Amino acid sequence: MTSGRIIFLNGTSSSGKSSIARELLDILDDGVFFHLAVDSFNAMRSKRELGERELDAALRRTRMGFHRSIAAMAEVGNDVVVDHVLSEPWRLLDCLAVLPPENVLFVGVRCPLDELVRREEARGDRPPGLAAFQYDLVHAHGDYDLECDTGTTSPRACAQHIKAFLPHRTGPTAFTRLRRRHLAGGQ
Ligand SMILES: Nc1ncnc2c1ncn2[C@@H]1O[C@H](COP(=O)(O)OP(=O)(O)OP(=O)(O)O)[C@@H](O)[C@H]1O
Repeated sequence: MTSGRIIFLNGTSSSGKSSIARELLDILDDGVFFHLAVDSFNAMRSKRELGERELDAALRRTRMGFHRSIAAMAEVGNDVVVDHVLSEPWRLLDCLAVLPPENVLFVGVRCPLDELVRREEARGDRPPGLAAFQYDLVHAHGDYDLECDTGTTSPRACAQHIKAFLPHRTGPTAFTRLRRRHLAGGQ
């Protein structure tokens, strides 16, 4: 069985990941893609009020389960578009440990901070300052296969750019390079 492809969108809240993912599912016509979003996994959790430590542990397990669910979907041949916020170093390290590096197209979804703040205010459903808090953290690892700027490019155009790039990936991928740099022994 051939493993599925993983298009991994990483960016701050309001950077446009979900919008691009939706467009990708509309236009990718070779294979069957699934949109797996960390927000959807958070929404599945029970709503019971938790203390700070219990919540931290639950959030960590949610994200670890999310990463392994991506791997499981791809392992049996599903193509996947991932929508995630790598705002803590361990999240990327865990993804590097569990995802097949040569199957991942790692895409940085960037947007200028003033536009992120404007979108956040307009949406009104995200904590004010969330995007600004994440801004310097999410791209700190500094390596992608492809980047897009949603401050100047529409979600459809970003998706078209990703679609055009997909068949022309050449190894080593960004995930392969990052594994060599960050995981002991390059395994
Ligand atoms: N390329 C774009 N140009 C203009 N507005 C955009 C663009 N992409 C997204 N937006 C708008 O920004 C807001 C956030 O978009 P979206 O939900 O796709 O972001 P996100 O990165 O998935 O956010 P979150 O992680 O908070 O769920 C929406 O109101 C959307 O319409």
